[in-house]
Amino acid sequence: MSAAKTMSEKISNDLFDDIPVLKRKWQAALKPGQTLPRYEDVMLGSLGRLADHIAVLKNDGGVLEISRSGRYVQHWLQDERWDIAVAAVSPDCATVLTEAASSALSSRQPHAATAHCVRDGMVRTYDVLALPTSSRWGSTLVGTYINERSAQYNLLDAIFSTTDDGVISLATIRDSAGAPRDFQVVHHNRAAAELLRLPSSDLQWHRLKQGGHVLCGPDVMARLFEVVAHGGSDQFELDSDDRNLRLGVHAFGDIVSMTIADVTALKRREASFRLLFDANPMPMCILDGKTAQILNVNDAMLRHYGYSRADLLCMNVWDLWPPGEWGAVDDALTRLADGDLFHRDCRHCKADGSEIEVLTYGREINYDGRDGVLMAIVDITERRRAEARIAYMAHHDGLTGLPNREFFQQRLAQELDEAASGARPLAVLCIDLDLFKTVNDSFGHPMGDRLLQAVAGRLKQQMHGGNLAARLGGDEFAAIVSQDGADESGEFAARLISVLSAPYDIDGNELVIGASIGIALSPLDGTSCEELMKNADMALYRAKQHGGRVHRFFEREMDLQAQKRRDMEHDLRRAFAQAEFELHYQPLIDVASNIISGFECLLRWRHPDKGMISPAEFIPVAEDIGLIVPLGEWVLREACHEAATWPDGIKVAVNLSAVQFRSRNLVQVVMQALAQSSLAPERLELEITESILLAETDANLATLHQLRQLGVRISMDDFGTGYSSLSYLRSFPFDKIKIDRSFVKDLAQRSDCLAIVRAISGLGRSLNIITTAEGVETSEQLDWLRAEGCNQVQGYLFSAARPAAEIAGLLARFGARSSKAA
Ligand SMILES: Nc1nc2c(ncn2[C@@H]2O[C@@H]3COP(=O)(O)O[C@H]4[C@@H](O)[C@H](n5cnc6c(=O)[nH]c(N)nc65)O[C@@H]4COP(=O)(O)O[C@H]3[C@H]2O)c(=O)[nH]1
Repeated sequence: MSAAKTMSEKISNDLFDDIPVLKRKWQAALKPGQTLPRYEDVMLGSLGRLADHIAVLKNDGGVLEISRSGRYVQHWLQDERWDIAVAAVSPDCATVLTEAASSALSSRQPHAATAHCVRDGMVRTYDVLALPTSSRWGSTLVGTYINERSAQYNLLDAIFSTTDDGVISLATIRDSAGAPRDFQVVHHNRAAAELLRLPSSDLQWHRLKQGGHVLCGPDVMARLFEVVAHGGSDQFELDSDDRNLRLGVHAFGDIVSMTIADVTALKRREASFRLLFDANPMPMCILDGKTAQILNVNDAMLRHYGYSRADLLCMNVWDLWPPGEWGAVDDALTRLADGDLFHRDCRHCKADGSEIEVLTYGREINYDGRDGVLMAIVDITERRRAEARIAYMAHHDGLTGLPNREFFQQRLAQELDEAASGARPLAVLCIDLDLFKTVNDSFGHPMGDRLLQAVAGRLKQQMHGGNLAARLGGDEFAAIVSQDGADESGEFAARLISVLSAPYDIDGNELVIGASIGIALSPLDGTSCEELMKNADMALYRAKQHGGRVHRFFEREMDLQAQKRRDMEHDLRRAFAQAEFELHYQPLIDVASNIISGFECLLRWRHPDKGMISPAEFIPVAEDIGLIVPLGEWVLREACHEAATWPDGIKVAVNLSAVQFRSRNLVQVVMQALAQSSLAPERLELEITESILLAETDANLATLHQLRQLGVRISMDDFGTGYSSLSYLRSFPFDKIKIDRSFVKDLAQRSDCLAIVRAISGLGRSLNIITTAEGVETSEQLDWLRAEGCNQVQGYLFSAARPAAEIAGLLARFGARSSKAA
């Protein structure tokens, strides 16, 4: 029979011996109708040796007291006192007694339990049985049986034998001179034999130098001798076969205690970490968790920062920070100390002094047995630059580098917010270049672009303080300027116009343009971005209407005009749909023969409420909204149709707008009108103004030539009022020049007007072009014009424009007048 079997049998016998006996006794003492047996019936009488193992616990109003205890129990309690609270004995015993008693009391049944206590370094196990009883004195008594089981464990032995770390005790063996020469294994545990790969018998009582294991090597022996010689401890590692063993030794006189741990897995983890760290292309370093001292760096960090390893290992991570970041050092240090594993965006300095922007990621690690932080660094300098470039591009105009419309509006909104809280008053300037389109058309887009860049440069130079200039698109610019009233803004705008209107030297070409500016003041003219921009734009429109190179302030009345204009746009569309337009005809008189040679067709709008509206008022609006194209087609068809009913030889002159040229189907429209009316092409005169030759010159000239090829005649209207009327005569062979009525008006009073009329008539004669004078109102003007050799006249002297129905009468009446005049 084995020792183990004998032991287990003893345990079960003990259990069966006492506990069932007590339980039976308790059961037998329980009388029918009672919930608990009486104390005397259970505990008094035949208990014998069991009485030594029983403590009687009195439950008095919830407080548990030991009212008596047997000798065995007293030994267990290490306390011989009676009538003391359970809480007063040692805590391990008190816990056992309290739990057993309360379970028994609440169940009103015997309660068996097991308890473990440490006595003399041994773990001892006790059987506990609590028997609840009633007492004749009223309180409840619990007889609690305690007995130790035979099985017990030596705690140290248990730990010693079950740990995975090897433990060996060595006795020093000295030579005759007293010098240590070897060590004898006096004690070892199971793990030691396993780690040294020896049977236990080959270790116990053996001397180390007998060999057969890694401890007999000269290095180990030397360290052991050292420890014995000087006392104290040592720790070192051994590589054995495929394993790494970590040895800890401590000398107590001639006895050396040695621990052996297998750190192979740890070493492998460390090796992979090193590989990941050393060979990582991302710059990395390890910092001391408390001081931020750099403890290790990888090659990528050396390459990236340009420092030597030795330099970096003498540095603290804060030494990488440029002076501008030092303010954040304290904060970062605190956060590092608080275990804040930083993930931050900061700047670092390289060895050459250049700064980089980095993202650092920190993670706590144990490094060489101390708290460390592994810091990985991502250089985001390029990314930040790219982001900044994209942000810049999103907010700036690519051609001029000025802020764009979006940025301008954001900034204006921001300034207005600040202004609302009492900051500076603002002026918004809308700036439009005069004649830019001409330069662009004449010199080409590349030159136009250069000119815009030069304009932007001048604008920038004029912006001081918080003032801002932006390019809104095309040749439209805008500025936000602080202002101390209209006068100051007006002076600023006038200065801008003068600066922008000074000649530009672009690639050796001297270019002259002008600028018009509309101004809206905040808060007077608006407090929102949209309102100010809209009002400044209206003021700009007014400046343009005044011929450019001027600035205009927004006035409330402009808003009314804008409203009026919007109404007119709406009204015009409606009028066209409802055929409210009609044509009137004004005779053109041949000066030599004094007879009507033709009629100029003039458009009229008979408004149902407002009466007759002048074309001077609605044609520019119709042009702006594009309505002039279908309206002009209608005029052409209608005029040709009407003229076809007139006597042969009587011509009809029709005005054409530049917008009709832009529509590109003008030639077809004219051909159709002629074809549908069967009017001979030479009886149709098309009057154009210089604006047609100003814009898209080549295309418009081509159209003019095509029209001329149809046989149609082309007249230059309002001659002398434009900038380069003479040069247009060179670009196209006009059939007729119409002298603007402004020259005719003051013919008798102003010698310059006479000189101009004379020059134009002379020009016409020498170029063989008919000259027609407009706006002849008096016979005196007629005499002058005749004297200057003008071929044709038109004006109220003869007739205003009249409806088609009156043409026959006009022809007849003019004949009478003609004979009267003669
Ligand atoms: N003070 C004064 N004025 C005189 C006299 N004789 C004629 N007029 C006016 O002078 C304008 C002559 O037309 P315009 O220079 O082509 O100027 C025209 C022309 O540019 C434009 N227009 C008229 N009808 C059309 C059209 O069908 N198409 C286009 N595109 N423009 C048109 O509207 C302008 C104004 O036309 P209206 O108001 O009809 O004004 C006409 C005519 O009524 C006079 O002795 N004294």
